[in-house]
Amino acid sequence: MAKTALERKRRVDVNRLSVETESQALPLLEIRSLTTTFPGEHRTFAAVNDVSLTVRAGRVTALVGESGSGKSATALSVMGLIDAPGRIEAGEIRLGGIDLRGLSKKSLQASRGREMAMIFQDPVQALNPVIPIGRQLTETIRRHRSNVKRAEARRIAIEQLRRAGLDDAERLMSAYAFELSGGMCQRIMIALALVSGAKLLIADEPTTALDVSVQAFILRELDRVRREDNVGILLITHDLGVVAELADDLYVMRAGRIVEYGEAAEVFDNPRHVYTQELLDSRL
Ligand SMILES: Nc1ncnc2c1ncn2[C@@H]1O[C@H](COP(=O)(O)OP(=O)(O)OP(=O)(O)O)[C@@H](O)[C@H]1O
Ligand code: NI
Repeated sequence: MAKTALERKRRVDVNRLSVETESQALPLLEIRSLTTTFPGEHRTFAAVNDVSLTVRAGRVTALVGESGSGKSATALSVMGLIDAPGRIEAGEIRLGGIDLRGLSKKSLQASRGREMAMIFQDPVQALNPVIPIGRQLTETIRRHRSNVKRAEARRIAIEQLRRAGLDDAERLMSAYAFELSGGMCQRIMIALALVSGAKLLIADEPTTALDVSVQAFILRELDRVRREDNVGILLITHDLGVVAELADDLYVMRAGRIVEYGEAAEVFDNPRHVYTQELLDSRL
């Protein structure tokens, strides 16, 4: 696994010589000293504690760490989806240079649709219960590409559902989320995120609870949008095989803090923090 990552790194180093990839390396998402708290029984508890993290365009940044370390809370903070009484207490979250914390609720919502999309651990959160699947897809496609006609958007939507392993795509277009299984909702959510045209994609355990062929599809698609659309991806995962395969950069989180970060290949080959070594050894 480490070898694959190392080979990737070499390829990336060679690419850096070209001007094109120079622009890919621009910081897309910059999190600085983010602290997000939830009220505890005795005192507030910092699920995210002074976290700084950068996601670059055209690169996959993996965030790993044991269960409860604050990975999802970090992602939800970026998306503006921390619900009260939880709150962002301090820090900056910049997307394309714009401070998301300074945006109104409305602007943040618009940005969530257009510039950043998230594949959730729990697909039920992502799909609108009162709008048919097909309309959610076609509206997302047309919001992103204004010159696409309705029929063309429908064609793209059906194709994307098929690619996500949903054979009965035509029928699914008129279905509602509650009529479908969790696994189907998960695949639809991924299709939705991939057609959104977002520059930042946050994928929180995108392949958990899916069968192997769909897992492979998702990883291929993440790799494709990274390469072809220059999308920056924040990938939260327990699967170190996936990290070795896909990640350019790697952050290791523990108890709300980043304990180690660097180029993925480097961290794999030379983990500095004892917790990272344990994580690599245990293949959590
Ligand atoms: N809405 C909430 N209210 C109270 N505590 C919360 C809430 N959401 C998360 N937490 C707490 O914050 C901490 C971090 O949770 P988080 O979901 O970010 O972990 P994680 O790293 O994503 O774990 P996993 O790998 O299991 O998904 C945990 O201790 C969790 O119990
Ligand atoms: Ni999580």
